[in-house]
Amino acid sequence: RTNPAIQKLPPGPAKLPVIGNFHQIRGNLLHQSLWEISKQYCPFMHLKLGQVSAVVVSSATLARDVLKTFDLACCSRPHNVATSELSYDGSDIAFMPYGEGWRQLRKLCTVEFFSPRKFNSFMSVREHEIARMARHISSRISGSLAINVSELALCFSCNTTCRTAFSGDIAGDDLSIYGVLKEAQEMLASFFVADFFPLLGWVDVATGMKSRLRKSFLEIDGIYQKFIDRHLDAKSGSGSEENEDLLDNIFIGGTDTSSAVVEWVMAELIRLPELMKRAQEEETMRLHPPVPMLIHREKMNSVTLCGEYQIPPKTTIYVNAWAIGRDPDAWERPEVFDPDRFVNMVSPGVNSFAHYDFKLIPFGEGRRICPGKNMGILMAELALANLLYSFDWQLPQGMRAEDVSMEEAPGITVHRKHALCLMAAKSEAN
Ligand code: HEM
Repeated sequence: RTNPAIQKLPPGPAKLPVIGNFHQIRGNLLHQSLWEISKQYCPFMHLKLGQVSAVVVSSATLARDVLKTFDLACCSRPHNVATSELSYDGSDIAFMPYGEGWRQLRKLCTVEFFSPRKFNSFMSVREHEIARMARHISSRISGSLAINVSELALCFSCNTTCRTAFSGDIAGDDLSIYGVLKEAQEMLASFFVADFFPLLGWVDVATGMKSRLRKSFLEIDGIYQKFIDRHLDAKSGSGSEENEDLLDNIFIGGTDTSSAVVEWVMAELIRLPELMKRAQEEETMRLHPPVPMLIHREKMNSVTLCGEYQIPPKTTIYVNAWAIGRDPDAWERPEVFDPDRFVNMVSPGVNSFAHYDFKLIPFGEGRRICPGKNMGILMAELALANLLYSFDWQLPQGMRAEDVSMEEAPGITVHRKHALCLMAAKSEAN
């Protein structure tokens, strides 16, 4: 400690030598575990995870500090084993550290890929995928078969993203892509010893985690290669310089986030059928933000947060959006799924999240805010509107609302642990 004033860190649980606070992390759902610890200590706490110094933010006021007031100082990304392997050593937009390279890439994506003009030009893709989804449901209805809503939602958003991004229907005819995607998601949220104890990297080799990660990379890389080859073939065939798709590595970000929203909305609604017709995805994103801890950030410069704590550079920042959505200081009866709480607050729409003053941040905020926000919301809304308007949904025979498990599966995007299977009938309203 050279200067005690500079070293003043937020409070946190007592740390053990070497492992720090690892013994307090329970289970494999980090957002839930950190929420439990922060309830005992403080919504702004310091943890030592092996050799990593981390702060955890679990309140809207502090999230505003990190994501808005001190956004520039807090908007880099930490280096870690899984993100490096799966993103060509942090060279994609989501995992690249802040700097000129990221700024250029983000600008390019915003103008070329995520602009409303580009987005609108893919309306026919979305309509095609909605029609495909409806046909699948109708075929299950005629055979009186249950529908795996989780899989259906994933197919819809995966196909829509692939066709938008790569002008190709690879996902549609090659179902293995969903498995590859799921594994990559799981890898991104998995525990690698080397991230916290750099000298013990051999443990990840011994446990097989390193080779599992390598396999995941090779599989996903194979898919990218297929997309690229197809893209180049199409371009050379047409002789056109103009590529009308969004070819790049938006694959993981764009595919299963929207589908996670759809499956959680359907699960909440099937337990409260009287709310089925008043679906509002804001409420679902409050209780089940698809990316519950946003993407971890890293501090670049020393700043004072919460008025008194000096956080040194290189500290990892976890913003627990999941905990903020359940914070009793921010929400009345936070555990209750009550879409009506949003009815009179703001008019729904793609920018409505800004009105909740950091209490509802499923897309993050600041420089690193999700650039696919509008696309994600529209895909989820489109899928839900069609599922709820065209069909009536019920639980399979013998199953009660209280039997619907709401357990979460680990991953950077949190899906349901158990797939949601429901019975559909043609809506009487149609
Ligand atoms: C409901 C749907 C979605 C949700 C909830 C969501 C959520 C998020 C979150 C929380 C972040 C991290 C923000 C931060 O660090 O503060 C993020 C980043 C990102 N998302 Fe999304 N997302 C969704 C859909 C999409 C779609 C459809 C795409 C692309 C097609 C996409 C592409 C990205 C990219 C490229 C980043 C990294 C941005 C950067 O680091 O500069 N997302 N998203």
